[in-house]
Amino acid sequence: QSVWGYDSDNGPERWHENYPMAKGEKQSPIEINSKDVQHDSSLAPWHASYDPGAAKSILNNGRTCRVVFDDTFDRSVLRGGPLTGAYRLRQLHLHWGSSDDHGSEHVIDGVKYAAELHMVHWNPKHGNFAGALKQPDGVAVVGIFLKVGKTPKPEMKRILEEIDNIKTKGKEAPFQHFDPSILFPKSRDYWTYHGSFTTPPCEECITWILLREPIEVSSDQMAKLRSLSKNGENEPVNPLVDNWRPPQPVKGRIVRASFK
Ligand SMILES: COc1ccc(N2C[C@H](O)c3cc(S(N)(=O)=O)sc3S2(=O)=O)cc1
Ligand SMILES: [Zn+2]
Repeated sequence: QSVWGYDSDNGPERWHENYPMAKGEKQSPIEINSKDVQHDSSLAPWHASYDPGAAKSILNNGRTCRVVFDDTFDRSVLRGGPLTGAYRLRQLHLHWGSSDDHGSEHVIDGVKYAAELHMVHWNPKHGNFAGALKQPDGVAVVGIFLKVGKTPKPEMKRILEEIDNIKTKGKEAPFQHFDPSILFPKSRDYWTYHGSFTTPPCEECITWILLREPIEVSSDQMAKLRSLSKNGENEPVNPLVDNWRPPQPVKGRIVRASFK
């Protein structure tokens, strides 16, 4: 029984065989069409207050590059926007393509970005992360689109500088004194809708907060991300690229916008 992944034999079209939620009614990602979006003037602004000291390490798990944070207390939290209460930052990771013209999971008016960064938070009112997974308001993910451009955002450098230390699956390196809010674009405008993890087990416990303004990265920075490998050390090289799930059926869900 092959573990899930993004290849033809274990990719998104087959996840439902072991993870039935993958065929659920509220799956992510989705395609967002501005014409179907509803502006909601009651949507509050969102606020992140992150403690740089909460950053712990960066790792390659063979499916993405992930930075993990100490979430044992309300140390780095996200509040406001569509959320009630403070959600604890647990980890951030990325999805990217094999070339600059695709790689994001959510697609905006037909536009696929080169990559999509996810900041994963969970609601401590449900006791622990495992408990939060079972609740519709258990998890909140902030999604930031990465666009290839001429004036790359210097703040991405810190993550990309670590890539050389986590080239292969299972590699982990210390990653401290890092405040991920430096990655946010200028605008706080966002779309929000209710969905799921974009990977197995695909639980439908996520309030998605997708930032409208992409951040810029250089083509070289994207190449750096693509230099990661799915394979472990001393195994045949298998480039870690195209670790994105395609858009799923919207099934009548409403996507709200904080902006007109
Ligand atoms: C047992 O259930 C679990 C549920 C989730 C997880 N995680 C790993 C997942 O790959 C995953 C995918 C996320 S995404 N692309 O933002 O929708 S967030 C996230 S996770 O770090 O929470 C672990 C166990
Ligand atoms: Zn993700």
